[in-house]
Amino acid sequence: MTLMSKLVTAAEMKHYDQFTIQTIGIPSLVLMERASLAVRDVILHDYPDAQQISIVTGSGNNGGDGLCLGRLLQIAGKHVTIIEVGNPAHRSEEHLAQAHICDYYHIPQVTSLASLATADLIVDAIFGIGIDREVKASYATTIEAINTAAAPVIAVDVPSGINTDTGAVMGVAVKADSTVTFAFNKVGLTTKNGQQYAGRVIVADDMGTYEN
Ligand SMILES: NC(=O)C1=CN([C@@H]2O[C@H](COP(=O)(O)OP(=O)(O)OC[C@H]3O[C@@H](n4cnc5c(N)ncnc54)[C@H](O)[C@@H]3O)[C@@H](O)[C@H]2O)[C@@H](O)CC1
Ligand SMILES: [K+]
Repeated sequence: MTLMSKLVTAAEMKHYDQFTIQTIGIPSLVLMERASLAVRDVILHDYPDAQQISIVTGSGNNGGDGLCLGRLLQIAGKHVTIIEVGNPAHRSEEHLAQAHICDYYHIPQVTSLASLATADLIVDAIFGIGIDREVKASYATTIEAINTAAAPVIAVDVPSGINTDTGAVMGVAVKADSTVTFAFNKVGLTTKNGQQYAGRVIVADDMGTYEN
């Protein structure tokens, strides 16, 4: 039995997530909660004065992390706006669960990018390790709006638009001040280009995933 502690690719991280969920038996939503708690802690520590926080979410589990984080930050007394830019028809199961919880907490979930201009802090939760093609159309416009906004940006897991394995920009990518990545650092974030887009990288929530 080996304690895994290394750089991983997207495929390896997905494998470990599946192993943790299916073999160890830790539910996916528990992993999501732990990941989001880690991002919340970094935000409360690094940006204690940020009151207006805009969280930009895609339709997958990276967006689910963003929604979960929105709830945690609202409970911590922050004014949170969720900007949903993903395709509603493609929302993951966990994303849908988190959106339902956000409804209960009356957290605004909008599609307008307007709040980016008045935000004290922007959270990028559009794409994580699931990005699999060039960023185009409204996603590209959204990422450009994040990059031109005045507020600092914290990326969830991987800056959206950065290839997890190579650090290459897949069309356009979020330029983050910090990136909180989960369990293991990702190969792409250690490349010169990846470092420039990720900013300070914090590796959080190492579950101590074991494999025989
Ligand atoms: N249980 C889990 O699987 C966990 C996942 N976590 C989070 O989930 C992320 C991975 O989630 P997913 O596998 O759902 O993937 P992502 O949420 O990274 O993205 C997948 C979605 O984006 C779409 N997409 C990919 N590239 C696109 C492009 N260029 N333009 C438009 N749409 C595009 C896909 O079709 C899919 O709908 C991780 O990075 C991490 O943030 C964490 O919550 C920890 C637990
Ligand atoms: K992201």
